[in-house]
Amino acid sequence: MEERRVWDETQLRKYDVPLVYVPKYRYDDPKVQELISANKPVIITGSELVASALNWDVDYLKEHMNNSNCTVIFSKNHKFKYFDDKSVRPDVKAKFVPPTRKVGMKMAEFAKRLREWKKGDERLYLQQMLNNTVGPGIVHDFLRFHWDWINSLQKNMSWGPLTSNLLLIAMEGNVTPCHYDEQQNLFAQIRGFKRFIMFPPEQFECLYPYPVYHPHDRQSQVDFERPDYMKFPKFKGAVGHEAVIGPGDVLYIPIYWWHHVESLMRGGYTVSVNFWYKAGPTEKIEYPLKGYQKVAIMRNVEKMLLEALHDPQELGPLLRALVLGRYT
Ligand SMILES: O=C(O)C(=O)[C@H]1CC[C@@H](C(=O)O)C1
Ligand SMILES: [Zn+2]
Repeated sequence: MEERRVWDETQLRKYDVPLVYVPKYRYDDPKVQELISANKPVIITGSELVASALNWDVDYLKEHMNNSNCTVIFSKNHKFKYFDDKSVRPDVKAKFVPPTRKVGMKMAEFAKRLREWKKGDERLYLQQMLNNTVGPGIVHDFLRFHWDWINSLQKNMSWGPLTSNLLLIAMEGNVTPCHYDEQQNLFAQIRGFKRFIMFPPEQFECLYPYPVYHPHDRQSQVDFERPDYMKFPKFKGAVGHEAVIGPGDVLYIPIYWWHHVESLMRGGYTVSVNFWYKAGPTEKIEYPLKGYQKVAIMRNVEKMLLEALHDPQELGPLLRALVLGRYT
């Protein structure tokens, strides 16, 4: 049956990227397991995975997890580009200008700042792992997640252990720029609508990730709002897979798949919880290798060469000498 549209295209940001739609199936449709085992994205409806949390708004969370110290990211614009400058070399860190800043605060303070936010203020994005500091009400809701469904999925897909659940509370219009993660991800939407633009690992060449030693490792260098086609010409060839999810929907984000994420403009703040799983063991190696396996190999080659060469500036010339006129 035709579903009632509660959002419209004007709430989506416009990018110069052709899009195809991510398919949507009910959780008990065999197509869901078929697509997930093929590492393809799918919107899963009716799973009731986080039905016990559909009442998680900031007032309820303020009530039931106000002892938790939450990580809140502040940005001068709508983009919240992830960075990790803990493990980078001192010379790289010295040159790096963090695009956002992180502050620890209680849910009550976050709720207050959200309520009192006005145009021109820094935007906020709460991103906090659910841990044992949450109150009994949250634990009660968490225990009533539809664990037997997601545990059977984890088992059938031979995924590794659940590593964490990230609670995400974003202001309307917030954007997490395009990046990939090295874990399987079931992304559950609780409040508001989120739009994902995803790309398979095979499109690595179109998305130009930062070097692995950079604080923005795993993030695309391409600014989707103003793509530099001189520097990143292959971005013209990128084709995105679009998914818009709302309360009760779960999106499967396959390991190594790129994803750009945005909370719809004029849609109010959004609440989501993700489920990150370690990858399962690779059964039989089949050739030719899959895209994500080649990405993993390239990461290892970069790390090994950086270890051997010491100076990142030497990596390009060495790889050019290795490849040009010999493998091309
Ligand atoms: O679940 C993931 O893989 C993520 O990237 C989360 C971190 C930023 C989040 C967002 O929804 O904007 C999604
Ligand atoms: Zn991610």
